[in-house]
Parts: sequence; C-alpha cells; structure tokens
Amino acid sequence: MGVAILSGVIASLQSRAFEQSFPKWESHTPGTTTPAIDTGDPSLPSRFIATVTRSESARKLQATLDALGGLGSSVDIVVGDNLRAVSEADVVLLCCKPQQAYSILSQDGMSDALTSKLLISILAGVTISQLTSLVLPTTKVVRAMPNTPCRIREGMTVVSSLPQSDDIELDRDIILKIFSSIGRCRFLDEKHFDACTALSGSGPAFACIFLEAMADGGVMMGLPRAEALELAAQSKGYMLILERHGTDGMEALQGAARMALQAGAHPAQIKDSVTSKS
Ligand SMILES: NC(=O)C1=CN([C@@H]2O[C@H](COP(=O)(O)OP(=O)(O)OC[C@H]3O[C@@H](n4cnc5c(N)ncnc54)[C@H](OP(=O)(O)O)[C@@H]3O)[C@@H](O)[C@H]2O)C=CC1
Repeated sequence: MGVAILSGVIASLQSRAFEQSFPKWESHTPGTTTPAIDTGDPSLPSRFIATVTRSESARKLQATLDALGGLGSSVDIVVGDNLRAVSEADVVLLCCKPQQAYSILSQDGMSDALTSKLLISILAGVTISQLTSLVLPTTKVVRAMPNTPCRIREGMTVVSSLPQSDDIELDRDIILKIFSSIGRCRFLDEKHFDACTALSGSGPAFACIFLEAMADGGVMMGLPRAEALELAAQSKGYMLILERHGTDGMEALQGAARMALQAGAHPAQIKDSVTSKS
C-alpha cells in the first residue's frame, strides 16, 4: 500500500509539472527531462525517501519507481535504516504491518527523530493513542485508511481529525495533496475508523466477490471468461444503486471494477491484495 501511495503522489506531481512546462494550448513533443517540482508550495514534497528491510524489496521498488519516469527514479530507497530516513524527513508515512509499529517506533532515537513531525499511519486497527504512547507529545499523529484502488489512483482514503498545532492548515494541505493524488480523501473522526476499514478499506474485496459472481453468471450463459469479466466490471447499474447508500461503498465497488478493467487484475487477485498477510 505504501508503494501505491508513493507511486500515486509521484505520478500526480509529474503530471502537474508536465502541465506547467507544456500548457495545453501549446503544440509540442513531450520532453524527456526530469520534471521539476513546484517548490514554491510548502505543501508539496521536494524529496522522497522510501524504506524497506530487504534488498529484494528495494530492487522491486526501484523497478516500480523507475517505470514512473524521472521523479520516480530520484526516490532515495533506504534499506534497514529507518532512523536516517525519518531524521531527514518532514512528513513520515507509516505503512508497515500493524504488528511492526512497536519495534519501528520504539527504536533508539526514533522519538527524537519524529519530534514536531507529521506522522501519518495507515495501519489497520492501531489507534492514535497506541501510536502517541510510542512517540513524544510534539509528534503530530494522524491515522489514514486508504484502499487498494489507490494503486490506479481510484482510491478512497479516510483521514482522522488533525491534532491542534500552529501548522494545522499546512498539515491539512499536505494530507490532502497526498491522498487526493490517489483518489478521494475525506476527514472523519477516529471513532469511525473501524467502520471505514470494513467499508472502504475492505470494500474492494467484498465488491470482487460480487464482480466474480456476475462474471460466473456470464460464463454459465456461454460467454468467454475474459469478456464476462469485462462486461461485469464495466456494468454501471449496480454502482448507481450503491451510490444511494453512500459514496464510500460506491467508491470501493467502482475502484474494484476499474482495477479489473484497467490493471487487468482478476477479482481473486484484488481480493488477495486487500487481505493483509502476517
Ligand atoms: N492492503 C490493503 O488493502 C490495506 C492495507 N492497509 C495497511 O497497510 C499496511 C501495509 O499493508 P500491505 O501494503 O498489505 O503490506 P506489505 O507487506 O505489502 O508492505 C509492507 C512494506 O513495509 C516494509 N517494511 C516492513 N517492515 C519494515 C521495517 N521494519 N522498516 C521499513 N520497512 C518495513 C516492507 O518491506 P520489507 O519486506 O523489505 O521489509 C514492505 O515494503 C498494513 O498496516 C495494513 O493494515 C491499509 C489500508 C488498506
């Protein structure tokens, strides 16, 4: 999920830089230079650092980021040195497995490295009070719950209310820039997070069961499997019915359908990527 968020932010920044360099009315051939980030806006990142523990993950991540072009290749991938990465960052996105939060945040020197910084956790089920107990009171802790369609920038992310600070407006802008670049973003009180995890975080997996059943019905009626899946995913009627019951539900279904169409992923694969492995 961390890779999906990083890729989405980079893709969004690159398209912004491209539009600034080449206004729509101008006739041109796309250039090959690295797009420059508009550093005049303090809510936009000027540098990215990604951390992993295994060299194999670093290699895979490098390939994913290289495929994004200039800005993707410029990401600093750090293997096994979270402290260095956090010390050099202003905003930290915590995207490990929930059970790894304690060892990462309680590492020697980590609470000092996080002082006065914005710490955004996407960990399912780990509360703000659990996270704040591991950091100094000056660290601004926020929870976010994205979903798998973030991978194709069709996601839904719910973010908890921001802690009071002098930088609250800037922090809000930073968060909106991150999560709006991978879909929709909405602020909600933390008390709603379990419901959000079930509805939009896990929603794409439930939507895939429905999608697969529709495709199976098509196959039973004689359609080839690939076409049955395409027809089911592109069918908009059920999305409109769901829209009446709330945007988050519709987003999850729409995102799952688009992943099946755009990314060519089978519903079973999408379900699998939603289900966290230990
Ligand atoms: N899947 C989903 O739909 C959603 C998931 N989430 C949350 O996202 C989080 C991640 O889930 P998911 O993306 O599926 O998990 P993954 O296992 O795919 O990704 C975890 C990443 O964290 C890295 N990592 C693990 N330990 C460390 C460490 N100590 N220091 C630095 N990097 C580390 C891993 O790299 P390496 O293996 O090299 O260490 C890997 O790149 C979970 O907390 C989950 O609750 C939230 C919303 C939706």
